[in-house]
Amino acid sequence: MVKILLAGFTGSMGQKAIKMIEDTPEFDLVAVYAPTADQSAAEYGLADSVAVFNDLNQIDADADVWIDFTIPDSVYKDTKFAIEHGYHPVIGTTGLTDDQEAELIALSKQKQLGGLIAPNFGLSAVLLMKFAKEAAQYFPDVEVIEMHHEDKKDAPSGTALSTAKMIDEVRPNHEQGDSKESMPGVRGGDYHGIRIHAVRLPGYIAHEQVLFGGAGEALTIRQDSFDRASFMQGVKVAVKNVKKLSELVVGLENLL
Ligand SMILES: NC(=O)C1=CN([C@@H]2O[C@H](COP(=O)(O)OP(=O)(O)OC[C@H]3O[C@@H](n4cnc5c(N)ncnc54)[C@H](O)[C@@H]3O)[C@@H](O)[C@H]2O)C=CC1
Ligand SMILES: O=C(O)C1=N[C@H](C(=O)O)C[C@H](O)C1
Repeated sequence: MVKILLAGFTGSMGQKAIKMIEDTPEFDLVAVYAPTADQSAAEYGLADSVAVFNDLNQIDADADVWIDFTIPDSVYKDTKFAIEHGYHPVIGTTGLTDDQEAELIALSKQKQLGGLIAPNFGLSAVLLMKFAKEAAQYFPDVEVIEMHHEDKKDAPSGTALSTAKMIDEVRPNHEQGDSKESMPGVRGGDYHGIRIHAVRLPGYIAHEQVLFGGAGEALTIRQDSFDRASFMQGVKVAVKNVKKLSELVVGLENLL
């Protein structure tokens, strides 16, 4: 049995995660956390045995794994708390800076605790990133367009940034177009010369396109997450296997 603490349980992803945990016989939800939580477990439709926390520093649950779907402003302190208290982190929340990520990895090594940060738990997105990295070796001219629901707090998405980082690892040094912007920002964000465009619209959930251009041809790789339930298979794999890791790693592909 894997005992789970879920941070961000009242949110869109938190609610899907509760269902996934309840539907998985070998998982046991022992505690939930959200700063706004002000009701009992039963009032949230949870078993009476589930401890409800609304203050990070009060958390003392007997859990093995900390699942985090909170907000970019809290993910660093949540993950640090999890590692310091011996909970294996499974982090879906986006927004960690490179420095924060490096610090958390160092802390996990020091504590010899396995954990996972996954910018995207969806198989289609994991494969998109893998294929984009492969294509970038042959098509160095590339731009990324990510499209999300209007409530998304961060831009670019963690997935788009991760895609750009993976492309940057293999893409030959390269200058790409030099249009002068007559409207600030119209060419999108710039990650080491890779342009990233973020769209926010009602009706969308999470989608990404990577566009490669070559002489007289183009390649477009696209993935669509139409339902947040699609992320849960990846979360399940992560929770089941995170203990096998010896430190905090980035990317679900490390466990597939
Ligand atoms: N890795 C992945 O596959 C996916 C990652 N995400 C990421 O997960 C995160 C959550 O997304 P949603 O559920 O859509 O957001 P949401 O806004 O629906 O839920 C956020 C949750 O965080 C809690 N929260 C608010 N302030 C907090 C604080 N200061 N400390 C701790 N918790 C706090 C809220 O009470 C709520 O429970 C986002 O960063 C999003 O980008 C979303 C989908 C898939
Ligand atoms: O906020 C979301 O919804 C999502 N966030 C993650 C990201 O920033 O990449 C994963 C997915 O795109 C959904």
